[in-house]
Amino acid sequence: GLGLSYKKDENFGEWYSEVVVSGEMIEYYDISGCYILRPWAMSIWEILQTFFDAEIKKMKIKNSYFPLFVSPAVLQKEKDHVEGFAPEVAWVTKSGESDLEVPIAIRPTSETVMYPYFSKWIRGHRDLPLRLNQWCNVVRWEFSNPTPFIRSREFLWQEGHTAFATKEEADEEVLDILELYRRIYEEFLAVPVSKGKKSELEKFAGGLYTTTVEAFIPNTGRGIQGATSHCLGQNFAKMFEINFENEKGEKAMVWQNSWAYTTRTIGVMIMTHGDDKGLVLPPKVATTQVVVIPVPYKDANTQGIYDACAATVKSLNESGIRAEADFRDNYSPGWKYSHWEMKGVPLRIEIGPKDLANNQVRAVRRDNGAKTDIPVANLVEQVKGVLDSIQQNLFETAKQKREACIQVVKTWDEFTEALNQKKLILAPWCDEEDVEKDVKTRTKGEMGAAKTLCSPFDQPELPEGTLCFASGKPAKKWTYWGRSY
Ligand SMILES: O=C1CCCN[C@@H]1CCCn1cnc2cc(F)c(F)cc2c1=O
Ligand SMILES: [Mg+2]
Repeated sequence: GLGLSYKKDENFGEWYSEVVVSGEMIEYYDISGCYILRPWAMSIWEILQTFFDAEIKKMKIKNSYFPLFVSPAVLQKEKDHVEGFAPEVAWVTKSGESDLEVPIAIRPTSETVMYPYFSKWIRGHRDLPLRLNQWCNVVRWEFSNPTPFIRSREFLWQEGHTAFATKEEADEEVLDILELYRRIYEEFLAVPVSKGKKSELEKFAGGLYTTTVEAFIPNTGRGIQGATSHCLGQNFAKMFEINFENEKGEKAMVWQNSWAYTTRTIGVMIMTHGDDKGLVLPPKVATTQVVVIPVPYKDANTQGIYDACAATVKSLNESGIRAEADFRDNYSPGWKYSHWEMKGVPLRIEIGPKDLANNQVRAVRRDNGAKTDIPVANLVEQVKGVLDSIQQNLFETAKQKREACIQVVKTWDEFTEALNQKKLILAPWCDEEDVEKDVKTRTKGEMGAAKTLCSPFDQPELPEGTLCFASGKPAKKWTYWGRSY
């Protein structure tokens, strides 16, 4: 088919909307903010799910499934965390022709669904830790501009909900899960992220503290929350009376966490690696890692070429590489090259008469276009090597791009200048909430206000006497600021 009509560096928004469709990941749907996830996207979700599910099972976390529907009384139980979100809650009000007695909410998240049962199931310290996860969809009827994968009214996620006897256990799990989220981004999606803590203003209001992995999109100069791991403290335990009899026979409230990553991960990967020829998939998450294309020439041993393609696919698949051949005879090799480049397949193998005669294949990398001739004899390990090198190159390139966007600022003028230059800003901050609110007010505009993204765990040196860029008060910590999704 034809190439993209928008260029990534010229019309990022249009480029993104087009590439997710041309790459056959998304089909637009007749209800705004809802998207069809086609197999090319779903298989990426499944690869991430397979990794994460195995990892949480090693941590003795068990999968469960709770109902989609939430009764209003229960949803509104946790006042301060829901009131801000009320406009996003979708409600079922009818069945058939008749109105429901009481409208029923569709889960936007499952704290209020689960925690009445946590209260029922947790009696003594032997019932702890209780650690559940569910893979499901959630609905949030947002009105800000919907974007496939990044912001949709329904999305897939996993949500973990755990309860412990002590804060120490909860604190430890928060970071264990955050490390898994870092691995999802950096080891699978080849997307660099910063681990850090959300400010009091940006954290989950119902919790004690929120940790996050923050990504950054250079093209728009916007930060994006990649995944989140909250310590809820005992707030929900108090509300839902989740108590237990500790070893001293005293009644104590549990300490809880909740954590999630979503299909947003796929959008961040596309935005990071995609180019003007289409998607670019990191091999670790590529549905098809190698596509093998026959290049017959007149009648020169066409069957031999086809057999060589089939044999190549077979030996790659037998070694655990996801390979497939494109034997369709109604498309030219050239058409197939563009098609599989659009779909972001990391490595293409071409086999023509010359390759056949020399007992080799021609490998072409999607990330940098490099072509190498590989002798059939050591096909598998050379292909494995190239795929690893593509994975590494995508990550390093993204890391360098992101680092080039980071601007350290010390004053307000430097801050606003960096913001206008679409930078990811690292600034010393007094850690006072009204200063953070003031920055939001002062930077309001049609591009959206600047906000804190996170305070990185990996804090640079903060010299004595360093002042907050916004208030001039003594700075307490380095914090990432920027516009965000
Ligand atoms: O972010 C997570 C991890 C997984 C479990 N939930 C937490 C906090 C979710 C925060 N949140 C986020 N969005 C919401 C939208 C709503 F419409 C609503 F009623 C409630 C919420 C809401 O509580
Ligand atoms: Mg939201």
